[in-house]
Amino acid sequence: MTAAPPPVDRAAASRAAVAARRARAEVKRAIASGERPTVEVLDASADPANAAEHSLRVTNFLLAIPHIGQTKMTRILEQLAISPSKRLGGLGVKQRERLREFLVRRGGAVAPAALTVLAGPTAVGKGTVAGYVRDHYPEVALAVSVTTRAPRPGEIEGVHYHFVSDTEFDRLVDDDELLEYATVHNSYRYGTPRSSVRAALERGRPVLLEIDLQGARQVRERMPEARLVFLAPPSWDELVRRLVGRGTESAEEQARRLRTAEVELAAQDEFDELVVNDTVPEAAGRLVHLMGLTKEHA
Ligand SMILES: Nc1ncnc2c1ncn2[C@@H]1O[C@H](COP(=O)(O)OP(=O)(O)OP(=O)(O)O)[C@@H](O)[C@H]1O
Ligand SMILES: Nc1nc2c(ncn2[C@@H]2O[C@H](COP(=O)(O)O)[C@@H](O)[C@H]2O)c(=O)[nH]1
Repeated sequence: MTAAPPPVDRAAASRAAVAARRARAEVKRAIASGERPTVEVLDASADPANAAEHSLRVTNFLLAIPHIGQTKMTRILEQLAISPSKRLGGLGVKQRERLREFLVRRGGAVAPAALTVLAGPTAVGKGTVAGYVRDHYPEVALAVSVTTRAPRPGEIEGVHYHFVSDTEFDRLVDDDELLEYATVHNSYRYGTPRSSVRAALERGRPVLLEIDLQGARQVRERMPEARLVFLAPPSWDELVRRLVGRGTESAEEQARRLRTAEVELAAQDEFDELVVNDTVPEAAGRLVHLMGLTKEHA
């Protein structure tokens, strides 16, 4: 004879759900007001007397932290070897310690990243923000890409790009001299020379790559320790304004790029961090902060 299932204590379940919602809201509220309460919430959750924290699902806890979406949350839990079904109160000692270390790394001084990739949709301002970093944060080594497109007025060989022929680009690919490369916007080829990235890293300089989404994915595969930062527009309308306002593409090309931008925006969950490009100095400040540099963002 099968044993009857234990009776469901609906009142207790409902109390736990309310407590979990409260704890999740508290994590969100505190982060929004500039506090860093995640470690405190985790520590409090070890004591069953703190019912809200104790019963909070680890998934909901992570999702309450800005810029952690479903994909990233799943990856974090895999890395920390924590089952998504766990509640904070039910974590083992080692799991709690691993989660604590993760929160400290993320919430306090950001751990320095040797290699950071900045990507995002067309016309969001990647080039502008990267240029601001080059001009205001000389400690950052901004990798100079190779490209098969011709220089625009004002662009300097070796500063903005290395301008190369198709034949030379083929040779770089054949000799495996590029860390990543892609044909961008269906037109020209762009790539990051391995040697310059390696040389800067060996000198201990934090390296920034400003590249497209295809390149960012290749870097993630080849150097999983790289930090991927997605630059997002404040709104879709503003993205369109920037693309049209730049005036460097035909109406047809603008429409094509906007179709690609929709796909690129949907990929932001693949990234470790998100920076909204509201103003250039602020976005650049947040970016270098995420690179673990000492200059605090505004
Ligand atoms: N924070 C900002 N506020 C207003 N305008 C901006 C901002 N950032 C960049 N822009 C403007 O938006 C336009 C697009 O910027 P930029 O060329 O840097 O974009 P991008 O992401 O590098 O584009 P693409 O991928 O197409 O090369 C430019 O005219 C630039 O001056
Ligand atoms: N995959 C790579 N993409 C790159 C690289 N360098 C630049 N880019 C991207 O190309 C477009 C167009 O740049 P533009 O200067 O011609 O306007 C832009 O999205 C850049 O991010 C690279 O080395 N690899």
